[in-house]
Amino acid sequence: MNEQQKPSKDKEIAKDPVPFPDEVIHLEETMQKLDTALKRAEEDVSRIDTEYRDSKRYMAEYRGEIDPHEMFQNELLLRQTDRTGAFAVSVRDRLAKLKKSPYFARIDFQEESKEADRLYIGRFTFRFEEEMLVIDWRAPAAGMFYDYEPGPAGYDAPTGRIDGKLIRKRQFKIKDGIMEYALESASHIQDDILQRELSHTSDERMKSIISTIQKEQNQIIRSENTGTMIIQGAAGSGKTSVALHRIAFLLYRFRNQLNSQNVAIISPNKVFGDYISGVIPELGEEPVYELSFPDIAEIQLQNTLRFEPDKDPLESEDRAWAQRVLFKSTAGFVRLMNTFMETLPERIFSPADYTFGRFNADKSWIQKRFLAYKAYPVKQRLAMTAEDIRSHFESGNIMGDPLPGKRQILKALTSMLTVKTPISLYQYFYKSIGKPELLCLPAKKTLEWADVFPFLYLNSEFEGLKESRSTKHLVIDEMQDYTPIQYAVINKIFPCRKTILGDFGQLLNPNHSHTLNDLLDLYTDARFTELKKSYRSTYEIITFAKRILNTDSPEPIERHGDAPDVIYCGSKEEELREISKAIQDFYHSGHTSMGIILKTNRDARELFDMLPPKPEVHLITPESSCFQNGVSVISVQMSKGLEFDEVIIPDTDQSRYFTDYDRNLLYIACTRAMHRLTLLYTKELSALIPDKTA
Ligand SMILES: Nc1ncnc2c1ncn2[C@@H]1O[C@H](COP(=O)(O)OP(=O)(O)OP(=O)(O)O)[C@@H](O)[C@H]1O
Repeated sequence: MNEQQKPSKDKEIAKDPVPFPDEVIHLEETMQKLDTALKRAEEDVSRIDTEYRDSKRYMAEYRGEIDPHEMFQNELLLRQTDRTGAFAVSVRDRLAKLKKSPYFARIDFQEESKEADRLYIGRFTFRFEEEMLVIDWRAPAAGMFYDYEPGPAGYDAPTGRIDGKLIRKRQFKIKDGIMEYALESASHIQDDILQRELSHTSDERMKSIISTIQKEQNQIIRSENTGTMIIQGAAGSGKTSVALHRIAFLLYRFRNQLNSQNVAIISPNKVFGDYISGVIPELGEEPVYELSFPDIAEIQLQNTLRFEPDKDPLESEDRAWAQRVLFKSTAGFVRLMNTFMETLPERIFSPADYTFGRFNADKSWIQKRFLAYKAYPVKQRLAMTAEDIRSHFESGNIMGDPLPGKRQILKALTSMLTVKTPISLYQYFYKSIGKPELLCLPAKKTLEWADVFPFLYLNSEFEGLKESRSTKHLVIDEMQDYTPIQYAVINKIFPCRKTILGDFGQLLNPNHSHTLNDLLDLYTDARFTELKKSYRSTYEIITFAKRILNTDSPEPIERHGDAPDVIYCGSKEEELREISKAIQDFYHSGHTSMGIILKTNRDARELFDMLPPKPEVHLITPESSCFQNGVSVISVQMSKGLEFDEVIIPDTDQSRYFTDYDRNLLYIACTRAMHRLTLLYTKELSALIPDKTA
């Protein structure tokens, strides 16, 4: 970063980085206490470890001689020691992390008619010999740091609302136990610190933002009583960060009801999953379960059917396929399926009398029983009806005659179904709506990706779906990528609270036509919020990207950098030379990541194959599983959610980018850049790209 880009406050900070001698002393004292606490914690860990090993050795040596009761007691004890050990390790690890940076803020809060409290806020609580030295950023009182400037303030404590006055607000940057700077907060200071944080180079993993969470973000993170939340946020507005911090907050706030195993995140691909995987552990919580829509499909289909991976709509010329996908992507399609499913059980079950020896259940009685179980899927209703028939026969069996088994009855009832299998039912659905051509099975027992969730939805009424009982909170990122029918299935599998986030400005599938309103219609009770300020990119990059999308949003942050470069290359060879030169320059730039973003996965592979092989240059494909620093050659689709210090977008010609969807693609690609953006073209620049001079 050149000097011009640095926030002006930097120079001021450099002159007198820590103008408060009392804070230097306080930090020294805290560090000493942390040292002592860490030493004690290490001793605890090694003592428990020794106890555990000794007990294990004793049990192994005397296995034959110890009586079973004592053995059982020993095993219980061992398990208990194991748990205590794990706890001691987590305490030690937290203290070790705190030693690097014990806190990032101090607030002095005076409750009405009481003395002012001095609260230091950090990543975790640190209590030393009954003295509270650092409070967790998620503690109720810590919320005031994000929500208020000095003046009247308050917070909701477990005991009720506490009001008072915020007398002082200081912010610190402590690295490896050393205070780099300290600032007394006036309203503009927070922005300066935020700018310093945002000016940094990128990292392989997304990082926590606890020291600079903004007020509007904090309100989302800390909202406790909302059921489902939907967050529409502009590119770089911190949606993903906010969602992850919200999970950490909920795990802290509802510690007794919610643990990390109760939270799941649906992310678009494994690279993104890897990129965000560090945030929650960095905040001191166990990692949460990450899965994708294909993972969910596999769990639900359980090898009974296969499915083809989704095709890249930008690479396929298959119009009929595109029509099928489009049809199944609308909210109207869910309504169509709902109407079909309302009458489905009666339509496909045509009962006949069931007779076994002198026992008989007549068809109207069977029908009545079947209808009584309305809340259940057809197959389960049949099983329950079979049980009823069996009980009905048993009650009239005073002579003790042999009776049919439940399975035998169920077999007979199943033969009364006019449609026997889920796949034939799915075919029947398309026939019944008069559009059999909209179902295409690419191979035996194989679905197209666009059919997987409609099939599951229908099957929820026939065989039922496997509901996730352990998930109590589900996060869905990149909400705009999923169709209403996918949400309809998710609601059945995960009937829990949700945080759903994304940006409908980043819709990139030309065969999808659903809107934000369709999503809101599916969650009428949800709280909806918008994040409009963009934090990732410089003012110049965001202003440029907004002109591509023709929109007022996002609002850029006042962090300045170079204007984006739009470079004409006379030929493909020259473009390649330009890219190779940019890669060379990147190595000396001090930046850590560069994204070369192409329109499709195929384009990304082709360019990668043309570049001279270098260990620091990676190709990211839909099959990749991790994100690394260095140079990534990547498609727009795979770059979603990621960020790079520098971005190069080759091939920005009119022949490549000309539709409204291309507009979104360019917008997504541009907004991946934090500090520098370059667009290359070889013939005629895409008309979607603003004239640099305008
Ligand atoms: N309050 C903040 N303090 C510091 N950095 C922030 C803050 N909010 C967001 N950021 C940074 O801005 C960048 C974008 O954040 P994030 O990826 O969460 O945004 P997003 O809205 O999910 O983006 P997109 O939809 O474009 O992928 C990240 O580097 C994040 O650390």
